[in-house]
Amino acid sequence: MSTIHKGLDGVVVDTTGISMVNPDTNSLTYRGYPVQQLATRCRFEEVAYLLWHGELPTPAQLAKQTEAERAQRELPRELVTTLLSLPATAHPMDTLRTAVSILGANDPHEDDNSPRANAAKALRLFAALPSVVAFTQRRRRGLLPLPPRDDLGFAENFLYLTFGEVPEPEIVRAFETSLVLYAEHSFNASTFTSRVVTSTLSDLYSAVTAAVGALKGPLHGGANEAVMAMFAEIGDAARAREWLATALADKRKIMGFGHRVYKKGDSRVPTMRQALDDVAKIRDGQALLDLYEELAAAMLDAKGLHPNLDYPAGPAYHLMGFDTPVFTPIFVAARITGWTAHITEQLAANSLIRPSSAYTGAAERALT
Ligand SMILES: CC(=O)SCCNC(=O)CCNC(=O)[C@H](O)C(C)(C)COP(=O)(O)OP(=O)(O)OC[C@H]1O[C@@H](n2cnc3c(N)ncnc32)[C@H](O)[C@@H]1OP(=O)(O)O
Ligand SMILES: O=C([O-])CC(=O)C(=O)O
Repeated sequence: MSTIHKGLDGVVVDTTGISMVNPDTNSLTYRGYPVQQLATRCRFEEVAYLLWHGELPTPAQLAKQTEAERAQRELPRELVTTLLSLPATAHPMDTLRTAVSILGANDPHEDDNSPRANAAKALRLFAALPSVVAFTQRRRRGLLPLPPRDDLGFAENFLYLTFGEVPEPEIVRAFETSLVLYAEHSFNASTFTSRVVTSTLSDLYSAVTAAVGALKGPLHGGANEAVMAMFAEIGDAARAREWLATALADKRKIMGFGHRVYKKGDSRVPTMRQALDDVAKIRDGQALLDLYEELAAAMLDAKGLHPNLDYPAGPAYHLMGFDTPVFTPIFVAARITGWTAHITEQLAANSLIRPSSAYTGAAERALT
């Protein structure tokens, strides 16, 4: 029987020029630039341009992209009508997945897979997704959606649309840092999903819809929500060790810990941990930080496992004021950049993705 690589663990399925995850040096680069430098020195819009085009934008290129993005922030009426027909209790990831589908169904160029048409679709989704996330957050609280503001950058507008005001600069910066860190991560499950769908020569919206579904799961992006649910269950730093011992004895997966590629710690965690600190300072977050530290120390002692990016991102979004079910949709609004860069890369050198399997079912037999 052939060697089985469960979960494709360690299998190299293709090349990519978009990002490199190096678990030995705990590093992550986007198009060659260390993500930590991008997170501290660049706006999220510049990082999006870099992922899509391979180089950071000149001021003129950025201005052109910014103008096109700001012009497409407003949700089309037919999309709002359909979203309002969903139950207000629907999970925001379901709302978001539906929104991507509807944007596709209303795009006359949906089936045009040329690089130019797909670049326009990527920008359209990039511009519209914050409005969808803010719509779901406000609807959960019985609030009407706000019109987007074209005088604000991507992160400021996202926060304004959600909360009705632009928060303190420290909050904006921490939020933007999370977007940069979440933007791209090589062949993770959702990106790979988008490449599988693209490999059949399906359309970009279908690939993104499938990727949203893959990201929703708690072993992937859904972990940022699960981390917050876990913190709520533990309640207090003093209970963390006892809670962990019971959870591990019950064979539970501890959310926000472990990673398929990083075994010595996630390259993005120190930067996001600093952002969480900055938010906690101005949003009364010391108790949450204490719980964060105590559980991380206990998990290292018990299993030798380190936190992944979802571990600091969850509490940071909580302290910023987002409801827990909106955390993974924020991840989508960031990862749309990486997904669409990968869809373009897949199409540029396409081969249908169709692995083989080893059959273990009943031996061949005849109907009697
Ligand atoms: C942005 C992101 O998507 S980052 C990932 C977010 N996901 C999570 O935080 C969910 C919790 N983590 C996990 O479930 C896993 O660590 C994964 C899915 C991320 C990676 O899984 P894999 O690479 O398949 O590692 P695998 O599951 O083989 O783990 C190896 C061992 O560590 C254990 N382990 C790994 N992560 C955890 C965890 N979070 N809690 C408890 N045990 C764990 C496994 O049970 C396994 O133990 P065993 O050898 O005794 O059976
Ligand atoms: O790479 C992975 O498997 C998961 C991850 O951290 C990401 O998608 O950001």
